[in-house]
Amino acid sequence: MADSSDRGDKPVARLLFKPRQKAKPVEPANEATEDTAPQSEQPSPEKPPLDQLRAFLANQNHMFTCGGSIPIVERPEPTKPQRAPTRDRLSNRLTTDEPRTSDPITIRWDVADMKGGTGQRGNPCDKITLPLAPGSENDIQRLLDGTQPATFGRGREDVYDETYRKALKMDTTTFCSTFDPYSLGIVDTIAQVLLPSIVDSSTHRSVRAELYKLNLYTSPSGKFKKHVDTPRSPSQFGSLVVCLPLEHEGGQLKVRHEGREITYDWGTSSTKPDFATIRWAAFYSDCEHEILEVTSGHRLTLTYNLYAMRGTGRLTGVSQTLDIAHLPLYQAVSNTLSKDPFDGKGGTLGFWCSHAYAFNDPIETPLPDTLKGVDAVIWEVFQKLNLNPTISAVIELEDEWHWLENWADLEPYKSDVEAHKLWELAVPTKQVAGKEFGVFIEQYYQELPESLRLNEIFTSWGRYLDEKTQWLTTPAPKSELQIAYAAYGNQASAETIYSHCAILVDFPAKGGA
Ligand SMILES: O=C(O)CCC(=O)C(=O)O
Ligand SMILES: [Fe+2]
Repeated sequence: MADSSDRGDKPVARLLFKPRQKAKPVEPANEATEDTAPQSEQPSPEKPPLDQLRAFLANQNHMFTCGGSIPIVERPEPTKPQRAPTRDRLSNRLTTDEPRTSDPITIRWDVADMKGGTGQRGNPCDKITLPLAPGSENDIQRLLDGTQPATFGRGREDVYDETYRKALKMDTTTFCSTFDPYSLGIVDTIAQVLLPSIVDSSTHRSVRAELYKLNLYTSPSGKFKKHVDTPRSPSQFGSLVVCLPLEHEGGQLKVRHEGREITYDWGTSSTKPDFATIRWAAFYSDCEHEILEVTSGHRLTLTYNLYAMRGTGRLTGVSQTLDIAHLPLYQAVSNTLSKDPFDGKGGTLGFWCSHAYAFNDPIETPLPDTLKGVDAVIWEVFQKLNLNPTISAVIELEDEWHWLENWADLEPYKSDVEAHKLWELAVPTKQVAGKEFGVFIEQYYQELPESLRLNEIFTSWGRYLDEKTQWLTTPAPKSELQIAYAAYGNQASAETIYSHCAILVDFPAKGGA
């Protein structure tokens, strides 16, 4: 649950980075410097179109969360057949003209200790139905008795720390409920908003929702401070939270992405006309979120992990409605590229993804299926323009990580030739793009000079992005472990972790340039 930004610093902390102003101990021919040096500093004629595209991208506002509510309606006569479905004349699909409502929700759970007589009539499980019938509010105590303190992930451990998360939980092995996010249309809505299906795309994706936990945040001070959700597998792209009707105040869920924040305030009381309502929110699980303190009552939620799947999954009404060619972003990209921002010399165009992506499995390759928001759109735009985009984890070396800072550092190397060679073999650029996803683990041997060894690691993991690379966006501030290498044979363990990544398009140089 909690992020794990402290991971991975050690193995990559002593990277060789050659500061650019010190990068030329050997005088090369003049023309070679002319080609590359001015590009990053001075305005050049090819920059304005790319700058326009950068500004356009900076203003893209894509959904990172969606939510809704569904009234709970008790059917007066459970045996009475539902109103007969009618046939929609246009779509010829079965439909009802009633708004979507839910039956009351029953939760059943295992009763651990029978001695106290908590189970109903000696049964090994107990149940409640929400909303609670008037006068039966104290029944919630039985549910509380069936819960356990909720832990969360810190670093690589599950910890219980009430100052960070104060909540009670049930695992799916000990409870079940009649709530079904599919039949209520919630999964359809999430698919359309967070993983839209795109006309002509080779990526037909749908959503699978898997029940994860029952959570109870109770007053005083039930809360969960800001965190991102740990992905259970690389295909997990989001989380769904469903709040069932119990009286409470506070406990607002706040979801954030790139400076934007959406608040879901589900506080309610049984005197409100809309008390009998299910409220839900879904969000990309790399988006930071938190639950503010519950100031009275009990906030009861069911949480689901959301996975991207190929095909139509269990969606009821899959329709590929989004035509990329009609989006303004498509027009902006295609206009810019028609002017050849590389002026015939070729280069790489890079888009730092706006979201983080999970990886931990060398076999399962979840991308591009799990691309989120603007990342999915830019990928489809590049595809539509036949630009053959690739998605890579990209390491961005930070300036303070340099090791070979001064030419004088090479003093110990006996000959000038040896020193020059070493200098050239130091990391030539700040960015290395991985060939594929997955944590790359290398044993680190001491026999070779560190520069050679790290170069070997980088080049077997990926490729250096040269300084002609033009970035359309800036990288997200937080980046995570991409490569681990273990000193002295200690194997670093690889777990599911986030990776910031980029979508890259290579433009070959035009003939003779
Ligand atoms: O119960 C909720 O509102 C969400 C809980 C949450 O963020 C989590 O379990 O990771
Ligand atoms: Fe969470």
